[in-house]
Amino acid sequence: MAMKLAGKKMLLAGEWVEREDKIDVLNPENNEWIDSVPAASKKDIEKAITLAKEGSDIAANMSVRERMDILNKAASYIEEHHEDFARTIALEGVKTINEARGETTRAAETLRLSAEEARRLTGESVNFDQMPGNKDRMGYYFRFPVGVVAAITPFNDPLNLVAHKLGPAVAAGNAIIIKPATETPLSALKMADAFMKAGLPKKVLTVITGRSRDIGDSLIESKDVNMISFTGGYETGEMISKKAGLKKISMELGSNSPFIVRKDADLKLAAAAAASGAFAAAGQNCLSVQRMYVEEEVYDSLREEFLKHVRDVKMGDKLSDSSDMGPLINEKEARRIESWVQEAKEQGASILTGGVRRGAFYEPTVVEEAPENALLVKEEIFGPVVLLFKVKDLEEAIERSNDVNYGLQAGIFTNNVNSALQAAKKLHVGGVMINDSSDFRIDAMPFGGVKGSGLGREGVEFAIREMSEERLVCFKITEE
Ligand SMILES: NC(=O)C1=CN([C@@H]2O[C@H](COP(=O)(O)OP(=O)(O)OC[C@H]3O[C@@H](n4cnc5c(N)ncnc54)[C@H](O)[C@@H]3O)[C@@H](O)[C@H]2O)C=CC1
Ligand SMILES: O=C(O)[C@H](O)CS(=O)(=O)O
Repeated sequence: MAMKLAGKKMLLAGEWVEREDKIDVLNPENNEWIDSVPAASKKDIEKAITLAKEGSDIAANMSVRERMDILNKAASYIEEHHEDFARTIALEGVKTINEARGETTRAAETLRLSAEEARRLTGESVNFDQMPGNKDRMGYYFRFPVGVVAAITPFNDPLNLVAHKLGPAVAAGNAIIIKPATETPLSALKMADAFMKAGLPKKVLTVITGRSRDIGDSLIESKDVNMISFTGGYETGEMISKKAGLKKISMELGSNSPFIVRKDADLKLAAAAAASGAFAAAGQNCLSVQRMYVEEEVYDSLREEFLKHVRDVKMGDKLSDSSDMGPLINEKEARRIESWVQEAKEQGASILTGGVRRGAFYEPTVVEEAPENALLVKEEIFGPVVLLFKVKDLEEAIERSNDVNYGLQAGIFTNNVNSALQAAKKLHVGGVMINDSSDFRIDAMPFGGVKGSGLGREGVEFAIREMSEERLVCFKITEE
């Protein structure tokens, strides 16, 4: 019998409410029932938006010190209930308990960073007298909140990616409505609880659970929502940006990350970094290493070293301390990956290891020389599959790295500073990691992509900027 978690109610403008219509939350590993959450209706969304509008005035009038105190208290609550949060992430999502512990630690840190950044949310003075005829003017700008933020989050980091919306929204003085992924609502509800216990005024926060088809459009299209902060897949992001109309949007979408290994690189470090960057969260990570471009002189040695690491990855029970990798979010996704690998195989690719599915689990898989037009090469795999390619030089590696409609982060291993700088200049992505994999991130750094990987930047300081706007104040001084 599965353990029952709190989470049956959703948070509507600070009130915990139930609904008769429910959505079951299942453990992707075995389809066991974990809990159920309310399926919100269109009426619920409309009410949440109306109350959030009132909440936005309350939030904007909270002093910076009040915002900081609430964020720090919510962080402390998560730290005090660390294992409980980690178990929730691991049960409802795809992460192993060790990965879930790491995410919990990061989520608390993201909130503490938000508290710190709240005190730095300032403007600057403006020299009006730089233009002729403005000698008697002086002024400054400050930042004010956007109002009501609607945040839509994915299943793969069900706590920390909620923290990346909620922390900055509160720091900037906004009200926020969060719609977590339908598969993983429990972590977000637990975070909401942390904020209620920390004293966040009620109307400032809603965490609404429901089916996207019932509530998605009302949230996205509402004229009373001032900003949509979305993290998820490209197609959903594109659909949202078309429906949103004239409002701020920030989009953190998927990717298909390249990882370049030059002949002068430390191959042992490169192989270890690639394996860790490819199979975290079973590859369900927007930064996951997907395409490895390795110079021909070192290709065989790198491949051998990399395969050793891949074969060491222990796939299994998410709650076991000894598991390195869990399942896909559901069997349908595992079947999709299986079919993409099969398609590449039929077109001549070789499977060096893995390639086997058991229910929602898919073994860590390495595919060699997949054809350029295969789905595995062009699209985001979002699963535990890595592609290996031999290239003749850096130029070819960069050209092929850029040849997709994504550009979140890239990694390059080299001991030549010139190669590193060339890559930094020419890779068309939001972040270039030198002697690290594409999967490197700290929560304070600017984070986001180009092309189909998104619009705008997260990372606490940058998300706060996106969730606030400049207001200019100009004095015309008159002689007494
Ligand atoms: N750039 C980044 O920071 C990150 C990007 N991602 C991307 O997210 C994707 C995986 O997450 P998924 O949850 O499968 O993505 P998804 O796009 O299917 O869903 C994301 C969110 O959008 C909601 N949604 C779906 N259809 C909607 C609609 N019609 N109206 C309103 N909301 C709707 C979902 O319920 C969920 O809350 C991958 O592409 C991954 O790369 C994931 C994590 C971080
Ligand atoms: O988006 C992802 O898949 C993750 O956000 C990357 S990270 O924040 O866990 O590093």
